[in-house]
Amino acid sequence: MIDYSLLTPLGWTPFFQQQLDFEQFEQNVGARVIAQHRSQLIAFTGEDDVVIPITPNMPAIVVGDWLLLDKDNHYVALLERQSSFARKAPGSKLEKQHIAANVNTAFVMMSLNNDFNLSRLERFLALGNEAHVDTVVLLTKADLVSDYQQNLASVHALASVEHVFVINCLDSSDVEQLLPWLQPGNTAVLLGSSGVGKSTLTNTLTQSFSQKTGGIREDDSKGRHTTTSRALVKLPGGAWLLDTPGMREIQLVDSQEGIETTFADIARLAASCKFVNCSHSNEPGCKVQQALQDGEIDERRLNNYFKLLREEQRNSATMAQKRADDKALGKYYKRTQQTAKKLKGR
Ligand SMILES: Nc1nc2c(ncn2[C@@H]2O[C@H](COP(=O)(O)OP(=O)(O)OP(=O)(O)O)[C@@H](O)[C@H]2O)c(=O)[nH]1
Ligand SMILES: [Zn+2]
Repeated sequence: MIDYSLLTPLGWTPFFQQQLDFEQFEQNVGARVIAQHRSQLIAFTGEDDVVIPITPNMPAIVVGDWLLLDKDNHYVALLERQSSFARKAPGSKLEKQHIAANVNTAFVMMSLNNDFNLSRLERFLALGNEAHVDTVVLLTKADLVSDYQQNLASVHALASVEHVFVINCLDSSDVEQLLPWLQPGNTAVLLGSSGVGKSTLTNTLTQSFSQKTGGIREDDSKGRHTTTSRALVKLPGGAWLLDTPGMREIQLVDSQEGIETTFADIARLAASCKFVNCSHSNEPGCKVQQALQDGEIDERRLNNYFKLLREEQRNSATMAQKRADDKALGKYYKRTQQTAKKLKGR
């Protein structure tokens, strides 16, 4: 039976509750996926860690997902996600890869020193907006720079950025400003490129809390034991921090909505151009070019908007093509097999 007192601290909400019918409510238990390995998942019921072998008939499940289990802790169903992070699979693979589910807040991190780069920040914001999570910008390493006012102002000037904090990741009183987003049951993720301070902030947030607690042993294919730590870490205040390496290398895919939200100011202008199919380069009546000339929008930001849209379209198109190719290839094999059978039957 679903036990709210166990699940609410893990992030269970009416959104998940309403997906159950009476029988499921009575007969199943809920569990949240806290770690994901090649051949098995680890889910937490609020009382126990449960090892769930991954079988071919299960849908793709990621860290943060909610599962229903039967009384023997066997997998029954995956619940619909409230939010979901996806990216283009790294390397040359043409696949969309889900990374994490049911996150409430993304802390988008950027350091104030030489690595400060608004276009990179916009890319991570688009990812967060696409996933339908609250985004909070953290400008880190404030202690290493003498004057950050201009950089801070340039972040405040970005449309769609609501919350910005300037922090030293090593300073717990700075980090305390984030507590409103770290309430019990809330799930947060740290986004940002290498070196911005994700591990440092994680350590400050967890203080003496060891990430290794609850390490799970998994047999690898060679029969060796590999100890892996949780990807979903409970913070002392009761929030959950998702720690997955997949959040570092980001290529956008199927993210048009996230990009439009991040660049809402430009998207709004673009929608009011004279021609519906305006490319916003040199058409008459282009509101985007007009705003650029009037100094209402920034050239860097406009170029980045176009760049991210192009990247998103390219990735989505190649993936759609691959899906179509795979389907066609599948049909071809099926036809060949059928022909072979017929010939055999003669
Ligand atoms: N002075 C200062 N140093 C910081 C701050 N944040 C991070 N650092 C330092 O910057 C270096 C990189 O920080 P990490 O926390 O490892 O960065 P990361 O984002 O986890 O990097 P990856 O693991 O590569 O993704 C470390 O030496 C940290 O001590 C900060 O706010 N102030
Ligand atoms: Zn236009």
